[in-house]
Amino acid sequence: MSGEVLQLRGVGVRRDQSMLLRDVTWNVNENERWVVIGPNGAGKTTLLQIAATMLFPSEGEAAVLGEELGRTDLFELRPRIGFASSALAEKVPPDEKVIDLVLTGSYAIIGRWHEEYDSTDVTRAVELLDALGCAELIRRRFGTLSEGERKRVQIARALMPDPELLLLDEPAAGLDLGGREDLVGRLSTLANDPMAPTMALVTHHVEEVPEGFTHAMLLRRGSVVAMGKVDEVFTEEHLSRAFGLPLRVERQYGRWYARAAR
Ligand SMILES: Nc1ncnc2c1ncn2[C@@H]1O[C@H](COP(=O)(O)OP(=O)(O)OP(=O)(O)O)[C@@H](O)[C@H]1O
Repeated sequence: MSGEVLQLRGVGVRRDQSMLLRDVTWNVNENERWVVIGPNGAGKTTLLQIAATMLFPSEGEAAVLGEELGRTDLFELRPRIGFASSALAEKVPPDEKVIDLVLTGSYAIIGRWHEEYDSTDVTRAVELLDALGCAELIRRRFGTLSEGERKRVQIARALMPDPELLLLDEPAAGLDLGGREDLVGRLSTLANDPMAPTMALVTHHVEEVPEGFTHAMLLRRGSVVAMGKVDEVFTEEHLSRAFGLPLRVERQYGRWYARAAR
């Protein structure tokens, strides 16, 4: 695989008369931790869906883990990718047990079918839930969990197949301050773990970018505003352009903060 985890070349996505993404060229290499950031409707989820092989580009070419989309068996490729998103969470039946939801992450499927899991799988699922601070939820039903608990269980599930690529779409959305800080801290631990997979995380807020993330892409109206090392991308000029208003941006203790300039 030569270290290239994602390769998008001139990717565009067209729906009806509009372009959701236009001419996106993006290379993600092994062990990089990317954040994709931009305002509502910028195309972030659309981009992540391509990386998750859930959506094919209308223009350009995309390769995920060295496999060209459209020329590969997705059922073999998908278990190599961990993906957590609210759209995926909406597909989970409310009575699905937390342990089953994490276990079925091994096959990138929702709902137990006839697959067999051994005690090693169960141990791994428990360890992942524990690492995300929610081992006590193992016997609960997904529909009874709080938003913060759901987010953490989904990340445990996404990690279950020991993926080569971990994709997180707005993991901190809907969390209260404590929940956000807890999750951002856990994601930071993961980002700083050399054994952790290559990661791409989508968010609207620079405050939600965990310490340890190395690269960033700024999107606005389907186009890339800036892309590269996080320190070079998170400038006031780039972020103001991406969000369409003048911003003041600061960095403290490895985290970023933005507010409107007055
Ligand atoms: N099937 C579709 N047909 C037409 N437009 C669509 C379709 N799906 C998404 N869009 C539009 O594409 C744009 C990009 O959507 P996307 O969800 O990728 O943006 P986003 O940056 O993730 O937004 P948000 O931050 O609000 O979640 C939005 O304007 C959305 O309304």
